Amino acid sequence: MTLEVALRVPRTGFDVDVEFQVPAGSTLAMMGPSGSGKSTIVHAIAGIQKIAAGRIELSGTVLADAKQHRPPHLREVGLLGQDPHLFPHQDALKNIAFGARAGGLDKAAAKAAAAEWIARLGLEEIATHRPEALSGGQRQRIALARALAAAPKILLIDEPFASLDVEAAMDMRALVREELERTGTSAIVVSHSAADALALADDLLVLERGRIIAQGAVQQVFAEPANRFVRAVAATLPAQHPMSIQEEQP
Ligand SMILES: Nc1ncnc2c1ncn2[C@@H]1O[C@H](COP(=O)(O)OP(=O)(O)OP(=O)(O)O)[C@@H](O)[C@H]1O
Repeated sequence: MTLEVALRVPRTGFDVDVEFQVPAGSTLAMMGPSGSGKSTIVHAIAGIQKIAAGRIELSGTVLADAKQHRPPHLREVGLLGQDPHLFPHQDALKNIAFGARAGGLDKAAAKAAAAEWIARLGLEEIATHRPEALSGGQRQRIALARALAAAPKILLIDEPFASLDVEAAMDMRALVREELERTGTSAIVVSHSAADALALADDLLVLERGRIIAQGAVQQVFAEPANRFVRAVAATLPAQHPMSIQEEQP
């Protein structure tokens, strides 16, 4: 289930030009200043952005190269963004069942799978509620279940915790980690938070103006910051964290 990415996408002022792999079952965190190309890469893997050159391959299947562009729904790639984009007129259970149907289950099996997800996430009380009646954290949980119910080979997670309060974000991070491990799903997590990278990812890739400027095991990248951006991100870790970098006292 390894994801192999080599791509070039022209943007205004520079090209996003990167090459990296996500080994089966592992999670890669992607960081970089605003506008450095993170969403461009995630969208290219999901199939909502065409690439000008390169090749994206998942478990030996070519998803895109300069000539082919496999449509998003045939890629077995899941996407979980900051906005959960749940279907507003469907209740929580039906939203999850939609994911299971997309993953190939028939109607009855999808309904049963959705009920299982609801039970596992402890959301029985809100199973028949529509998204408008749910909290931000509950919506994110339903969106996670809907994405994973489709059994994607890789889940692309784009800043899903940014709109949650600190406690809800912490709970959601723990749940994402648990469910990725349980289902053996690979993932890419785009985040501005060092805490997300350390909690969720094995490896970290740092971008600047479309290029990779640092890449390696998360702890290693933070321990030897390649530039001011990485140093600043590492400095956001709580002081008691073993990877924390403290400002030198004058
Ligand atoms: N459709 C487009 N055509 C050309 N350039 C674009 C397009 N969309 C975005 N860009 C530019 O491409 C660059 C990369 O944008 P991208 O959204 O991938 O960055 P990002 O790292 O995800 O940023 P953020 O953290 O703010 O979401 C930016 O300079 C942006 O202005």
